[in-house]
Amino acid sequence: IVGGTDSSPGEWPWQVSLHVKLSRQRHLCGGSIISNQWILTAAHCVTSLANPNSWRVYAGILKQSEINEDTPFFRVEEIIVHPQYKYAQAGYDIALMKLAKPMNFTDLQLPICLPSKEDTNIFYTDCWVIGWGYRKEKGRVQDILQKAPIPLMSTEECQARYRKRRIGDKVICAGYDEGGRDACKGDSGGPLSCRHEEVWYLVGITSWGEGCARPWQPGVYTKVAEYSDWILGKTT
Ligand SMILES: COC(=O)Nc1ccc(-c2nc(CNC(=O)CCc3cc(Cl)ccc3N3C=NNN3)[nH]c2Cl)cc1
Repeated sequence: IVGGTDSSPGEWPWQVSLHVKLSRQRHLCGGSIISNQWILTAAHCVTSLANPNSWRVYAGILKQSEINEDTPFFRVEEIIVHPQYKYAQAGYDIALMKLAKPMNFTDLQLPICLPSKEDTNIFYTDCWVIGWGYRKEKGRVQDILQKAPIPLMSTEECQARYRKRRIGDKVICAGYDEGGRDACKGDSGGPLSCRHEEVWYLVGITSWGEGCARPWQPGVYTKVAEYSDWILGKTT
């Protein structure tokens, strides 16, 4: 996250850190708890490593330094990538991870609400992007989970800023024309969380952008409300 600040314990209990363990282990992406057995993340996170056994899901943590060989994690039983996904900029950047065992909810690990598919016209005014990603384009993964408030942008405004791209209605853009606050490398797969009438909704999944926090280059997020049927069809 560029231009963010440290989160507090339990502030974002739906945020998880997705690690890959091959010879070494490292944080690869963010993800969101949407039920006691399902994590929602970005397809581009998992296509590089489709083998569920390589993944470790860490929930209820604030700092990456809390993670060591004794830290409990959830194993992944199944990974479901959206069938129309090709690459992030073309959309459908959404994937589900089924945990091998259902998690117990605690104050530090809780699900976030999915927006209903009709809600595409709620105008969210209190949205935040969170993650352990870089604070600048040539940076490194951060220890403490970062948060930044980011205003949503209309599809028309977003298309005007990305003239060489096709910005469809299944993505949502968020950012500042002056730049300065944005997601960055290592944040993808994580939530764009918006609070509406005291309830938090998973409005977006961090997907792509032209650089990090550059002026006139907003972040592009998978619009979760457009995938309600797909998510419910796969998880129920
Ligand atoms: C020790 O462990 C490690 O070092 N782990 C580690 C893990 C992951 C990565 C990594 N992840 C990605 C995937 N893309 C993103 O995360 C954000 C994309 C994005 C989304 C929005 Cl909305 C806005 C802007 C951008 N944007 C553009 N340019 N940069 N960011 N790229 C790389 Cl590199 C690097 C290191």
